[in-house]
Formats: sequence, structure tokens, C-alpha cells
Amino acid sequence: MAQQEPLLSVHQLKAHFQSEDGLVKAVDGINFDVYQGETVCIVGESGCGKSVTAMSIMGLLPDTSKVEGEINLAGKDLTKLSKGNMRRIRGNELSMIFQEPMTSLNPVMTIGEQMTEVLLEHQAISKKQATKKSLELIKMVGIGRGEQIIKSYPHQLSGGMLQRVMIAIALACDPKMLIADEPTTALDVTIQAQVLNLLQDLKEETNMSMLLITHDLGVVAEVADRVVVMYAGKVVEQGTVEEIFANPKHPYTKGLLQAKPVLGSRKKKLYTIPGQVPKLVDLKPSCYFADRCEHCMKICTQQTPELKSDDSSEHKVACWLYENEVVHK
Ligand SMILES: Nc1ncnc2c1ncn2[C@@H]1O[C@H](COP(=O)(O)OP(=O)(O)OP(=O)(O)O)[C@@H](O)[C@H]1O
Repeated sequence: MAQQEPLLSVHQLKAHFQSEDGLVKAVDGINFDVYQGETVCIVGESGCGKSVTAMSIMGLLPDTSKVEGEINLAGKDLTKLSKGNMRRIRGNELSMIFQEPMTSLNPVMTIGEQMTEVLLEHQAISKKQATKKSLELIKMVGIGRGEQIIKSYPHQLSGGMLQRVMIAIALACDPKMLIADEPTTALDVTIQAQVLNLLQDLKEETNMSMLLITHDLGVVAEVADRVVVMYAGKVVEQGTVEEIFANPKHPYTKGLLQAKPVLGSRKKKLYTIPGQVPKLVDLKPSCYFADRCEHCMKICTQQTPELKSDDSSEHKVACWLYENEVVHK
């Protein structure tokens, strides 16, 4: 995979918000790539900047935000596009599904009306063709009685069905890249697995790429090709799913993996990483994980480590423990 050009390349992305407390650096200079046909998972605790990263890529952050850096999708820098061009890209090359399907659907329109509306906005097809395609899409996401579903209003369907409808809408225009922000968190556990399997199957059928945001490492282990670990607006580690699970380097990644429940450990108290994610305002140069890290050294409280690899591999970590020049104490 490494030889080809990435489909999505995020370079030095920053997304900052002005708040009453000061400048919130929700995303602060992150880099990662997603190749054709691959699933990249962004993981990290609540508030570390995962959703803001997704919304920056979609061009859906509020005007009060300041976005810098490059977001290249199939050779186009999305940060340079006009709102109109960005809307077109969102209907064709790039799609997103959200945690709460109900909030993304219009409660007073039927599923069919909403699907045909999306199709007619982005494709040069007739209303009849759009209705036919809606039905095909509903069947593709495995909701049996398509004819009945497209006549339904959102409140008449279960959470799992609604998320399938959202997936169908997201795939309506054959996107190259699908962003899914915690797509299964609001669903029952059994339905979660079905929706994830569906996403994986559709991804393989269409060879699209997927950027999946989750705090659930079980999900990551199931679906990811590569993993990006975020902490306090920065990427602290990234690598293949095998590297991250078998050889995690950053103490934060190790903590996340330790916090994951494993079968047979029911009697043991579940490990949690002590402390909290810092407020993303007025952070001084340092490793932002320093005050929660059992390996904290003096330099960790003084300088921010860069994301790098100690060999030529793509497994990268931002941690002073792996800097050769640091004298370990
Ligand atoms: N519109 C906004 N204005 C100001 N601050 C914001 C805005 N949107 C997000 N933030 C802040 O940016 C930080 C990152 O938020 P984000 O939603 O990306 O976190 P997350 O990792 O997705 O968390 P979660 O898993 O809870 O969704 C948070 O501190 C949040 O309060």
C-alpha cells in the first residue's frame, strides 16, 4: 500500500476555536494518510479532537473555527475549495455517517423522500430513476422490505434500521471516502456488530476507503488496517493495527489497551488511566500526557515531542522515551 499515493492526506491540520477561556486548540498540527480501500481508525478518549478532525475534513466546522493545514482528497486540497465546491465533493467523493442517525434525518419526510432528495441534488437523474436507486440502496444495506422502508418516517424505524438508512444515504453517490464518527455507539451490542459488518462488506465491495472514529478498541481490532491514536489534539502514535496492538509504544496507547476489557478478567477491576485529558486551552510546550504518565521525565514537561519513527517504518510515536538523544533517568 505504501507505494501508491494516499487517497486522503491530512497534513499539519489545525482546528482552533476562540472560547471565553481562550483559544481551544481542538486539533493541533496532525498528519495522517488514508490509502484506497483501507480502513483507518482514529482512537482516543472523549475530547481529544476526533470529531473536530472529521468535521474539518468534511468542511462542516462552524465559521467561528480557524482551520489551517492541508486536507488533500484525490489530489484536491479541500481547505482551498469554495463552499459550493465543497458541497459538491460532499455529495460525490466524500460522505459521512454520524453517531445519532435520528439527528441527521428530517422527522417530517419519509426515508424515500430524503433519499431521492440527496440523489437528485447530486446526480443528473430523473425522479423515477432516483426512486429506483433509493430502493436498490435500501436493499444493499440489508433492510428486507425496501418498499415499506422508503414509505416510513424516521420515528417508525429502530436505531439499527436508521443507521442502515444513513449508510445507504452516505453511499448513494458512490463516495471514494466514507467518514464514520462513532457509527455504532448509539446501538445495541448485537446491532453494533451487524452494522460494522455491513460497513466492512460494503467497503470491500466498493473499494472505498473508510476513516472510522471510535473510542472502542474492540471495534478497532475488528476493522482497522491502520490506527491513529489522538491525545489532546495531537497524534501521539500511529501504525498498522498489528503494530499498535502487538507493540504499542506510547504510554497512552498502552494505557488505552490496558483499559480494554478482556475475557476472563471479569473479577479484576477494570484498569483506567489515572487523571484526565487536559483542557485544550493555553497548553504550554510539553507532552500533554506528561502529568498522567508513569514514565514522565523532565523534558516531557518542557518540550512537545514530535511524531516520528525510530526506523524507516510507518509505526510512529510522539514520546520522549523513544528519542535517542534523551538521557533516560
Ligand atoms: N464549536 C466548538 N467550539 C469550541 N470548542 C469546541 C467546538 N467543537 C469542539 N470543541 C472542543 O474541541 C475539543 C475536541 O472535541 P471533539 O468533539 O473533537 O472530541 P472527540 O475526541 O470527538 O470527543 P467525543 O469522543 O466525546 O466525541 C473539545 O475540547 C471540545 O470541547
